[in-house]
Amino acid sequence: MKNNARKYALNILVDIEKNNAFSNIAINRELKGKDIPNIDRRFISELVYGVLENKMYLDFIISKFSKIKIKKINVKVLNILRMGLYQIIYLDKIPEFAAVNESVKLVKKVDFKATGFVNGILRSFLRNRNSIKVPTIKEDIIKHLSITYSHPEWLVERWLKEFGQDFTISLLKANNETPKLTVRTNTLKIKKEQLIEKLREKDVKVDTDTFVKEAIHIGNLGNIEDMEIYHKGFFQIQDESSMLVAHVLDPKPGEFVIDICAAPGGKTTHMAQLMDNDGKILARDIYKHKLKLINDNAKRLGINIIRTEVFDAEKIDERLLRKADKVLVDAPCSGFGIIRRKPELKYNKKAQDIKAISKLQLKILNNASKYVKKGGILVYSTCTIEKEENIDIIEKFLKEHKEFEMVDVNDYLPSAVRTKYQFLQLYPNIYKTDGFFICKLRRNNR
Ligand SMILES: C[S@@+](CC[C@H](N)C(=O)[O-])C[C@H]1O[C@@H](n2cnc3c(N)ncnc32)[C@H](O)[C@@H]1O
Repeated sequence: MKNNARKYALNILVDIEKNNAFSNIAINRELKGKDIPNIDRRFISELVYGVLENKMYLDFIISKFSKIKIKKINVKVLNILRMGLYQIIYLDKIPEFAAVNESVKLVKKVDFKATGFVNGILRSFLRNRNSIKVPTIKEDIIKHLSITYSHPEWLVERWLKEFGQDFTISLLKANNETPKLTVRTNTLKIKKEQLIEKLREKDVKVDTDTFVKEAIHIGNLGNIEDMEIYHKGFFQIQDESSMLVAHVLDPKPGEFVIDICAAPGGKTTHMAQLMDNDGKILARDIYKHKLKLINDNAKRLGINIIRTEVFDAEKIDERLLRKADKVLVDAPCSGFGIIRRKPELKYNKKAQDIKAISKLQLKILNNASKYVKKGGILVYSTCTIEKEENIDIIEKFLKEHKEFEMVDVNDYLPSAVRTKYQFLQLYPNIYKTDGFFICKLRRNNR
């Protein structure tokens, strides 16, 4: 069965590379509807994320043994090599000869004429692994960190300037760690203790050491589509950092809330839960197909106060001016706070992308602010650690909007994540959560 698993992993990696697909979407696309045992699903996930996390280091090794330049190697063959090396270097449970043999079997099926090439490189590595020398910190700190932790040089350089050496190293390491899987109890349908019991009945490992009260860390979930308790709407998968956003917005039953960038609806449905499914939420996104995800989630979770609508947040909707009690801008961003979950993000972006996206973020925030009524609340959040997309946006916004002021988020946060700042910036290396930014603003009564 495992060799099938390797073939699935290969298809997923090729999809990500060729089509710029997100890892989670590519995995779903490949595995959906297939009868694959959980143990193989875990192995596929381990291979896909392992290769993505360590891609630059693996390519550095391949480049030492290959006469063909990395860019010229067929993408399937390249990913077979990466998977083979990954198993040899990182997976103790796979004997080295098995990693080589299985890679050779796979390449025979996929590109027969490259068999000798793959066999040769993997065996050369086994013979000469001690000869591989990454530049040391003293020789070239940027190259050293870039290759060792597989992050592009521009990003390493940027973070070294922003955060200094020690913090950057711990951040790079944390970005290559496997994140916890966390679910939010849907308190509209079930109490946390009851959900824990139901998860345990299904042999799901449960860890209740969380800082958000409705959160539960879980292990070995398996295929969620097979779980009755998921279909019954007892929980939603969501990282704790993301759960903090709805708590900071603090919506109350009966209020009118607008969620400007809402899909797939993790925060929208959480807000509905905190509102006790009473009031109105207008959930917008620019992509129609993504709104279906919000509707499906809301239905499953037993929520009926959400209305979804396609709307481009770069435009202004005159009908909604000063109408909302609370507005959430969970802005599109570089995603550099969730590299643990989507390692492909670190390879797909450039410094100019951050500049471009920060312009969009400020525009969306400006537009969204117009919907907030007197005394109403505006929350801005992102899943990134880039200052340019976070506090810099808020500072620019507040300069132009004297009618808004910052509200201290600490009053809405669990003690574990309170800081001396009025806004919250989470980092994966500090809190073991996704990197997240949350800032709360209030329109004054003038
Ligand atoms: C960070 S995600 C939102 C995640 C969501 N709030 C949640 O918790 O599940 C940002 C969303 O903004 C949407 N988006 C991007 N550009 C937009 C625009 N101009 N107008 C409206 N939505 C946009 C994206 O499609 C994406 O779904």
